[in-house]
Amino acid sequence: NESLKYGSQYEGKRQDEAMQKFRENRLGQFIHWGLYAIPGGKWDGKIYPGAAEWLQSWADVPPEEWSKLINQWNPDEFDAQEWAHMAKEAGFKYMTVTTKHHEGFCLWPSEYTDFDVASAPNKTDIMGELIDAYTKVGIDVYFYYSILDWHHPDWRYDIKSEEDEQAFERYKTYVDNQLTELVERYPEVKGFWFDGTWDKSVKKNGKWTLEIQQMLKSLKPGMIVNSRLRADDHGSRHFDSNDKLMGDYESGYERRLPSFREDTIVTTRDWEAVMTVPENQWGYHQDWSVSHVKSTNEVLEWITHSVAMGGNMLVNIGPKPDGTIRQQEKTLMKEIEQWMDINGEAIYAGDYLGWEKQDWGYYIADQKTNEVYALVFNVPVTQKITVATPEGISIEEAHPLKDESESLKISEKGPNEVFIHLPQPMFEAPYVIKLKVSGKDGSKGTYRKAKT
Ligand SMILES: Cc1ccc([C@@H]2N[C@@H](C)[C@@H](O)[C@H]2O)cc1
Repeated sequence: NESLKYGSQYEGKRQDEAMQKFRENRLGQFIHWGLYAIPGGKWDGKIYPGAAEWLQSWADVPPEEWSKLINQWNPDEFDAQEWAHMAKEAGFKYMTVTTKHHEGFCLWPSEYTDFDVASAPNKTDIMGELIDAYTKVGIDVYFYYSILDWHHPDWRYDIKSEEDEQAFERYKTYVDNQLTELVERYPEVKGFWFDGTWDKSVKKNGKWTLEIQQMLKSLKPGMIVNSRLRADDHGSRHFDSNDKLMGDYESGYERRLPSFREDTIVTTRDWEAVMTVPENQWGYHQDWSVSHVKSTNEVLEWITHSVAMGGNMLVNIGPKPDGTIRQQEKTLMKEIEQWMDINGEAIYAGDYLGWEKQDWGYYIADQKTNEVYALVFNVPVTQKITVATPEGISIEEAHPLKDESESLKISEKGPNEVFIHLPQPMFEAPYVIKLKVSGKDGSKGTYRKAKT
């Protein structure tokens, strides 16, 4: 290991209360909102199938033309309490919202720019309304902030001249000021989700990325910062040149998940995946027929897969320009609510169990109670699921969360293997079974972490 000045600052999982809460939240809501919601994937009468929040890039719109969209920013139907209520009912424990996406438009009245809501026809302080409404219903709020900025004149993709150097110094001051402003205006914020940090200009400023992390933690002890912010002395990102994770949790899983076969290393760290409901739309796109749109059961599997590997999941919505939520997203949240009302106990504070992965679905161990759950997604034609337990561990009982008074039949399959008999050949939604497990010494937790 070489000594790094701007590499990882600590090893292992943070054990303070703020991080423990992040880890127990498990299920969060991602909100992508900005001027891009106004065109909603369509420019000059042409629909662009790419991610709607990148329309400025796909349609090659000059920044000064794109910026005129500010004159159409008028979400007169926006109701933060309604959004917060829907999120609460759906069972989201935290929420991450775009303060400023790559377009550079700020959804709060910033002292440091006129490209913000204060300069739009509708001057509502979106960040203020949202953090108040969500905090009031008990949902933790995190801020997404894009370092990449297509609007700001001092942003640079690379530093190749003295002029670039001076411009980027001004840009770094702009960002430092905005981040300080966000924490001072909204002190309930729990952490920052940085994006837009892949360009050479940022990779050459690893020291700055550490300073941002340190500044935020000094402004608010316990602040949580994602690995995507960070570059080290040599421009290595997320993981420093000694392969040590930077930031407080790994944020590399965007629209993809770690594999149970190849990536169990993630279970040794805190991490969070983020997902879109369409194949690739974060901001509002008016035409979702351009790609596959995940069903609620698909979304539930993404959530379960993350928690079963000891991670968090942010499920994204892209609100409409008028401030309302599209019907598909409202229906999705209602169906997530119906499933979480019955099965949420398997998700919240859920963690990696470490037993042999089975094709029928996932195991989740509760970090606090050590309860073990089997979440069935692929119902076997045999109508029995196999549970293979580590040496000396056995399954005493199996109760469906849908009705815990019901006991599922358990039969011997072989050494350290049992069948759990399912009550029916197919289900409408993932079927969750709570297992009563006993260890050879009977103590709790012995079975939690099989050596893998
Ligand atoms: C290539 C690429 C760059 C940026 C993104 C942004 N990260 C997601 C979390 C969204 O904000 C998307 O616009 C996605 C893909």
